[in-house]
Amino acid sequence: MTNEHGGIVVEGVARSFGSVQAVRDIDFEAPPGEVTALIGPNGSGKTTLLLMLASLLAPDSGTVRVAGFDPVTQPAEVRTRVGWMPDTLGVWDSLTVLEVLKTVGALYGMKAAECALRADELLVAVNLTEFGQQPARVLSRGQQQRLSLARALIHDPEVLLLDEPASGLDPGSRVELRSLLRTLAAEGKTVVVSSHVLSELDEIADRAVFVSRGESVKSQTLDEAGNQTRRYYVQAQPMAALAEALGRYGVRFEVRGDSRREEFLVQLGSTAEASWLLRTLVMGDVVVTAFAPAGGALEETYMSLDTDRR
Ligand SMILES: Nc1ncnc2c1ncn2[C@@H]1O[C@H](COP(=O)(O)OP(=O)(O)OP(=O)(O)O)[C@@H](O)[C@H]1O
Repeated sequence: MTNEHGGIVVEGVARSFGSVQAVRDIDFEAPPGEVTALIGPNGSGKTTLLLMLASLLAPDSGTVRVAGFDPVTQPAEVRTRVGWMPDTLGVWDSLTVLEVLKTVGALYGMKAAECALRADELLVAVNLTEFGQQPARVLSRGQQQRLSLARALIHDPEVLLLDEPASGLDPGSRVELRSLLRTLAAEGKTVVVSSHVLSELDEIADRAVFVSRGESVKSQTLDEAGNQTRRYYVQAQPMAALAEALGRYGVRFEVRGDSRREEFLVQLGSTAEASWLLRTLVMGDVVVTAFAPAGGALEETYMSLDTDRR
């Protein structure tokens, strides 16, 4: 992949803080028009990488291109094109929600009228219209996250870097965030979302880069993740009939749960294999009451990697 048309390309990046090697060796690509998830356990270097992408921290070595520009030598070009949502929002105590957006817009060189219009649009997009005149400091954690997202979008950046954007959001706001990020990607923007909460990412992301101990250990598209070997749980009534049928078809299974809620876990190579097994069980008169992936596709990859969970 080239970066002539934007997006992000990172090769062999490293960054230490004194004796702590926060990022040792990361390769990372995020193409325009897609949502790329940056996944890794606490302390694996996600925020450090995002800070380097946002031109807020210089790498010790390696190369970074954001929208075709080098954050080290061309920070101004990068900053005008990047929207940055940190994992916690620092707010100016005295400013209202609208003033926060207008002030940030002005810092990006936007005209007052353009800023006001855009701020109003964004408050609608993040569902904060009724808080426009409230001091930003009184917002709840989830509302602050939404303001932080609006702030990142004020100058209509082509690249969005979001550090744990769903943290603190209620389920409704998470669904709205998902839909907003999909819309932004569909507009051709490059969206990077860092997270260690994997449950939502399956539906938000197009691809994922997994990091562990400061190194990129795997990169895969959601299609690849969905087609890999996965565990499915199966329940039937009675379970003995299911055990007998699985034995007959030569499908190995593991028993999970207790006698009140017992389920069998089977390892299946693809969604085609899963639909074959379900069809075969039902056609064989097994009363299947539950049949579903045991975890999300990305979660399966995450659990299969030899990552440290510190
Ligand atoms: N300014 C700093 N000074 C010293 N050590 C740092 C600094 N910033 C980060 N680190 C260390 O670098 C490592 C990576 O931190 P980073 O914040 O990038 O991880 P992360 O993947 O974003 O974690 P989390 O999921 O908990 O947010 C950690 O061990 C952290 O303690």
